[in-house]
Formats: sequence, C-alpha cells, structure tokens
Amino acid sequence: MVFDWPYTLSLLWSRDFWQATLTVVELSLASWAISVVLGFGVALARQSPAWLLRRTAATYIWFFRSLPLLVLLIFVYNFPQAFPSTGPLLSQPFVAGLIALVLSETAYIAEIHRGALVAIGKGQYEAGHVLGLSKLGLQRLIVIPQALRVALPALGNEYISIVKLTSLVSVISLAEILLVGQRYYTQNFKVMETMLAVAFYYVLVVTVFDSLLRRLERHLDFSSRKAALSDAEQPGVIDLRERRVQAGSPEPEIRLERGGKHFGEVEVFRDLDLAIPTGQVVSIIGPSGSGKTTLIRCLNGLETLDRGIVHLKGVPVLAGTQETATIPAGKQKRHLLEVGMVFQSFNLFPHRTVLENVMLGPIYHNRAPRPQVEAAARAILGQVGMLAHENKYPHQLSGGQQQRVAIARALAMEPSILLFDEPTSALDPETVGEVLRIIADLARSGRTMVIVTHEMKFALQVSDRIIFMEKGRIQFDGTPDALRDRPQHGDRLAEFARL
Ligand SMILES: Nc1ncnc2c1ncn2[C@@H]1O[C@H](COP(=O)(O)OP(=O)(O)OP(=O)(O)O)[C@@H](O)[C@H]1O
Repeated sequence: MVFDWPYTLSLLWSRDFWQATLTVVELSLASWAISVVLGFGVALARQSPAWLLRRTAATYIWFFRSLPLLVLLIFVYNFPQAFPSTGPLLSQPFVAGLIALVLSETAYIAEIHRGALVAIGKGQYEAGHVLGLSKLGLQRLIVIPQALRVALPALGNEYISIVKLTSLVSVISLAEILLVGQRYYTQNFKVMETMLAVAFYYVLVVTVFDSLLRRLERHLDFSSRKAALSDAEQPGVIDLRERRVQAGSPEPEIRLERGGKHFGEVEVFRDLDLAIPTGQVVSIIGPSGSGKTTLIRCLNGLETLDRGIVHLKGVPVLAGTQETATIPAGKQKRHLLEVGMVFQSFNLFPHRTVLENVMLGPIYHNRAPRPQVEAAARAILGQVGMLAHENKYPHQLSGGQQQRVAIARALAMEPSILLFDEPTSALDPETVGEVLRIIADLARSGRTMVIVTHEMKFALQVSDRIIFMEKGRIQFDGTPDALRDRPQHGDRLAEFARL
C-alpha cells in the first residue's frame, strides 16, 4: 500500500475539518467552563455542614462518574422520545453533547476542586472571619484565587480529556473532527491518511490550549514572583506609643458572662466570667491545655460558646448555643469588627502582597477611598517596620516579619480590642524579640489587648493584669506586682511562673 501524502496534506486546509475543529473548540471550552463553575458549587456542597446537601453532592458525583459518557450522550439525545417538549432543544447534537459533557465533567471537576479546597488551611478561613468577610467575600477574595491556583494543573488536564471526549459526540451525528474523518474515509477508503489528519487537528487544539493554560498557571503562580524591596516613603510616621486610647468607659470593653465551652467529652471551662476594661492590657498565662486559646477564640466567635454571653461595651454580641437569647448575625458581625486578632501561625493570605494583606479588610468594608486606605496601610506598615517589604508575598518573609504584617493587618481595621493568640510561639528565638517589641509598643499606646502567651517575663513587663488559668478556671487575676509579691511557697502558679 502506498501512503497518499498529498491527500493527507490536502486535508490540512479542508474547510470541513476546520469547521469541525471550531465545533470541538466551542464544545470543549463551553463544557469545561460550565463544569468548572458548577463543579465548584458541587465541591462546596460536598463539604457543607448540611447533611442533605452533602449527600446530594456525593450521590451526584458517584452517579455521573459511574456512568459511561457514551451512555449519557445517547440518553440525553433521545430524551425527547420520553419528553417531546424537550425536542427542540435536545435534538440539536451540539446542545445534547454539551449537556452530557457538563453532567459528566462536573462530577470529575468537583472532586478536583474539593482537593484544592482541602489544601486551603483552616487559618485562611479564620483570618477572613476576623476581618469580617461574608461567606461570599471569603470565597471570592481568599478561597477561589488560592483553590484555582492549586487546581489549575488538574483542570488543564481535564480540559484535554474533554477535547478528546468530544470525539464521542460523533455518535449523535455532531460534525466534529472524528465524524468528518469517518465521512471522508468511508468514501475513499484512505483510513490511515484520513486518521493522520484527524490526529493533527486534535493535537493542534490540545497544544494551543495547553500552552495557554501554562501561561495562565505561570500568571497565577505568586511563588515565583521576584521579591523586590520597596523604596516608598513613610507617609507621616505615627509612633505607636502616641496613639493613646481614651480609657475610663463605664462598661468593660469586652465581657464574658458565665461562659461555658466543651469539645465532646472535654469540658474546657464552665461559668467563666471575665471583664476587660477599656485600655487594659491583660496577659493570660497557664499550662498547656488549660483553655487559654479556646477562651479568646470564644470572645470573637471563632469558637461557639455552649453557654454564656459576650458583651462588647455593654452590648451583647455573641450568645452560647444553649442560651435562649439569640443575636442577629448582622449585629454579631458589625460588632465583632471591633475585635482584632493576631494568630499564632500568622495566617497571612499567601496570594496577596504585604500591602494587599493590610488593605484587604478596610477596602472590603469600604472604610475610605482606596488611596486613603493605601496611605493608612503604608503608615501602619511603617510603624511595624515592614514598609520596605510592602511588595513582597508572605512566603518571601521571615516568621517574625510575617507576624509583624499580621499585626499591621489587624491594626488596619482600627479595632477597639486586640486579641493575640500566642503570637511568638511559632517563631525562631531570634525573631521573637522583634514581635514582642511591637506588641510592647502597642501595649503602651493604651489599646485594650488580651495576650495569650508563654513569655512570662514579657507578660510581667507589659501587662496591667495577669490571669493565670488552670483546668479552665481562673486561679489568679491580678497585677504583675501582686503576682511578684505572692509568697513563694511553691504553689502551682509560682512553679509555673518560676517566680
Ligand atoms: N478544636 C478542638 N477540638 C477538640 N478539642 C479541642 C479543640 N481545641 C482545643 N481542644 C481541647 O480543649 C482544651 C483546651 O485547649 P486550648 O488550646 O484552649 O488550651 P491552651 O491553654 O491554649 O493550650 P496551649 O497553651 O497548649 O495552646 C484541650 O484539652 C484541648 O485538647
């Protein structure tokens, strides 16, 4: 047999093949784009706390992954036999092919998204929560950009699979590349020559889109961006120590009334009362597992209380799940913006620069026009000594620098109370000092602060009040001097504080 090269080459500018290639591109892109969006919804539903939603999503994924696409195509195309009213729509091979591909691909893509969503740490959601982002805002600004970057290589792969799967649509007579090839070789019997041209068109589509997806991947890959120092001028340096807050309000800045919390069998605390007056700096110390972190997480709604009420300046803002009082979500959110939080593990948004991290909250809440927010963010970054790093991404910073940015991010929301959850525990000993210096400056500024810490010396130096917690109970609540003056008879606190 002589291979007819001139015939194969002539197929490369065949109008029928180029038309079919356009159909394949349209069908595959539309199927992919729709499945990427719907798949995200199914992935979210798969993780939903609502049992029915979770089960429905899981059943959808199970069913459509089990069903061969060919069966689905024939079923959708012949659906009008049972429901004639769907005829005008589903008897069009392109529409029937699109629906079958979307039904099937949404199930696969949902699992890709789920993998990407799992890769986003709980800390990212918590950081979004303390900045007062709504569920939608959190998805749009924090989750989707990060999940997309994680999922993109697998989504690109799925696109290539879809391009190849479009060849199955030939069974419902859509004039795609394979069907055009079949029509040619059934007339001239030049199977090999025709199929070589068919292969060329598929490879062409895949190669073009693969290179476009790679470009998009590179564009979204913030980890490979250059770490450039900024030469921005410090706009109006404000010394943290000069920003004294008016103290002396009759109501405590924050108050927990009869707080109770347990995790399963473990009761963390019960009937706990705590009131922090405006301008007071309180350090909470105590052995591991005594409930310090859970306590401050309950103060800003990161953990739900079982019992008790949290009041901000006398207004109830959070109620335990077993309380009869309910507080509207909108009211909770508005008030909780007053409570800033700095986490042990920083929880900066890795896909945003230092400046963008600091600006995110005020921009989201429309606190001021963008140039004003930017100037304020730069001023705060200057205060924490991070202005030169404003254009860097979090992974390009040391732990201490990341924590200073996290403090700046919390300050940018102008909270009336700042909670610190072991802010130096994740740091190298060399960088602990730089973060403690910033916190000490803030403490001297008259801000209301609650610091959970294991840094005893630091707590004694900067705090107005020390609380020692053990087994969920407050065992000591007094000034640093009162703690130092305690008789040294080897009790638990003296032993813990090594006084
Ligand atoms: N999400 C959770 N699920 C189940 N148990 C939890 C959870 N978080 C905390 N606990 C438990 O609650 C208790 C108090 O933990 P918490 O983290 O508040 O203590 P801590 O005093 O801050 O400890 P550390 O100083 O080690 O951070 C511990 O027994 C802990 O195991």
